[in-house]
Amino acid sequence: MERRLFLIGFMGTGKTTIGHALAEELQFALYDSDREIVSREGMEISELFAEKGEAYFRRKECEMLAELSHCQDAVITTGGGAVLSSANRELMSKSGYVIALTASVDEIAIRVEQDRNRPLLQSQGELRTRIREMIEQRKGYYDFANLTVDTTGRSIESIKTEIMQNLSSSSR
Ligand SMILES: Nc1ncnc2c1ncn2[C@@H]1O[C@H](COP(=O)(O)OP(=O)(O)OP(=O)(O)O)[C@@H](O)[C@H]1O
Ligand SMILES: O=C(O)C1=C[C@@H](O)[C@@H](O)[C@H](O)C1
Ligand SMILES: [Mg+2]
Repeated sequence: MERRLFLIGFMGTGKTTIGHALAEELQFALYDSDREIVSREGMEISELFAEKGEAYFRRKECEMLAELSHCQDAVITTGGGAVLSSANRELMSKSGYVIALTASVDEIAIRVEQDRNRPLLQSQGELRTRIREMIEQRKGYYDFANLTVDTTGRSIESIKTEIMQNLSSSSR
């Protein structure tokens, strides 16, 4: 079985949550790209965006993924926008098994509503409209995954089980 898993997907699809469950089940290390950047830069993502700009954050995200793609026996959860870079997409494809998580607009809105640390969802305007627009802009970017799992209305246990079944039947 593949020894390095990448979780990709739009904000709030559950990458961090499911990554944690998978790492526990597989006894793999867990690395969250967003969290690693925050710890290295000593600033929250929203502060990084506000003070250094999105382009700076994207550069750090590329560097972080390049570093994390050397980790063995690891679940690597990525930021929602990591897939916008073709270099990041190629890196993930060649160095691991890529799992995309999806969820409906309504479910994403409910999940992210409480959390004010997602700068790209903080613009003025209705949250669901903003999410819908961003998902539309990012159409196709998550399609390179080896496996895509819809998480809408599903328990963490059931999502984890589906992924584990696919991993064990995968020849990679
Ligand atoms: N299957 C699920 N059912 C219900 N709630 C969930 C599910 N998965 C995640 N959540 C909740 O949704 C919120 C967002 O989840 P999480 O932080 O794992 O998403 P993410 O994909 O890592 O988001 P981001 O890209 O912003 O880092 C959390 O509060 C989490 O507890
Ligand atoms: O979808 C995005 O572009 C982002 C998702 C988050 O995980 C963070 O990486 C950041 O807020 C940007
Ligand atoms: Mg996350």
